[in-house]
Amino acid sequence: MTQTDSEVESYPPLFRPKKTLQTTDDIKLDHATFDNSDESNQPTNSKVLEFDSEFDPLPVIDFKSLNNTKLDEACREWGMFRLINHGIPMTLLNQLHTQARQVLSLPFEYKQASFTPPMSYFWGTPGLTPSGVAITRPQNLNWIEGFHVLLSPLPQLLYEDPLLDSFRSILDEYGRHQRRVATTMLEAMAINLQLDPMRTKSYLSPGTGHLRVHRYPRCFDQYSDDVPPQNNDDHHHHQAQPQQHFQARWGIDVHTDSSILSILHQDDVGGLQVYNTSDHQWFNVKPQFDSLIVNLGDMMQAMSDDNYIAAKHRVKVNKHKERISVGCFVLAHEDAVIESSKYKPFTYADFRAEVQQDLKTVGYKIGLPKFRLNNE
Ligand SMILES: O=C(O)CCC(=O)C(=O)O
Ligand SMILES: [Fe+2]
Repeated sequence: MTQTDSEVESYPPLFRPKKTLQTTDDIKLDHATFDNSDESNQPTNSKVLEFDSEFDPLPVIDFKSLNNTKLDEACREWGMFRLINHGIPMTLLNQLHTQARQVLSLPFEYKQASFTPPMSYFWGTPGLTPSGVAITRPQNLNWIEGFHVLLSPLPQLLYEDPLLDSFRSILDEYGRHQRRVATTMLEAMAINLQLDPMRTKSYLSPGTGHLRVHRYPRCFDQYSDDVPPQNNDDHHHHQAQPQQHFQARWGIDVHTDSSILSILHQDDVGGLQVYNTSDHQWFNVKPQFDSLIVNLGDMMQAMSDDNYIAAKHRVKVNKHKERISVGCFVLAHEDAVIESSKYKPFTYADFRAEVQQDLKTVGYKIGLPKFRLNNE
């Protein structure tokens, strides 16, 4: 397997194979060094159950004929489901992925220098800051890069570069579909939860919705031996691991989204895993290009008094293939006070500030438990 020069150039320097950092000559990668990562090498803290074509336990929800009971069950049991018949044209999905791949293949230096809000470039972090500014610490470097795209300014924007401008217009169109899908799903969830419709509306902040276009570069060192071992499990609900002198690499390490809900579209590579709380199991989410994956975030969990689950999920690294996914995050209004029986009243602004504080001090997001009443 060889890696092309342009592929290397488009990767953030820390993601390039170590050998190419030493010389700019045409380099043939050493198979013996890099070809030892069969699936069993993938770090897992508990057994991961594979999806196969006959048995795919992730609930499937049909957008065209929404079944509220099925939806309610999916939100309670998984906090994640597959959405089919969403009405987004396949041509748009194909264009979105083709162009995302093209733009992300531009040289790293160019991406870093040329993109500013509303379309900013990030790498190394799932990027929990509102502006998409990365908080990157080597201990929790995620094997990911991409664009953080604010939706509302897109129609007024104009890029001189035709590739970027056509990317912008596709993101704008895709974003409108996401809003349509999100609105319908949220209305159905609000009915199921018997939430006050006025209240629910006030929680929602259509203006601040954003997309994140991710590329998970190929990962040549699944374990890093250049960072100190760390105990990273008290918030992740993993089983304790024996002390190891390396750190597992993740595309995105285990987390819940801070959104109300998130909608994901992924290519055919796979790597997303979801944790099922009742089974205490990780599952591979099967990639399926014509469906969307909807997952509930922390705000929905709080709004539902913990009846709905903010799904824990993570993304594996892959040595052989890059992966593209596009997430749409429906956020709570900055200043709307979220009241529930389980948590102190808080706003999304409070929540975000707390998360940023966590990232700076402990290096990961603690999230909802910090707001829980009685610290149960
Ligand atoms: O790329 C994926 O499959 C998941 C992305 C994700 O979890 C996130 O951006 O929060
Ligand atoms: Fe996520």
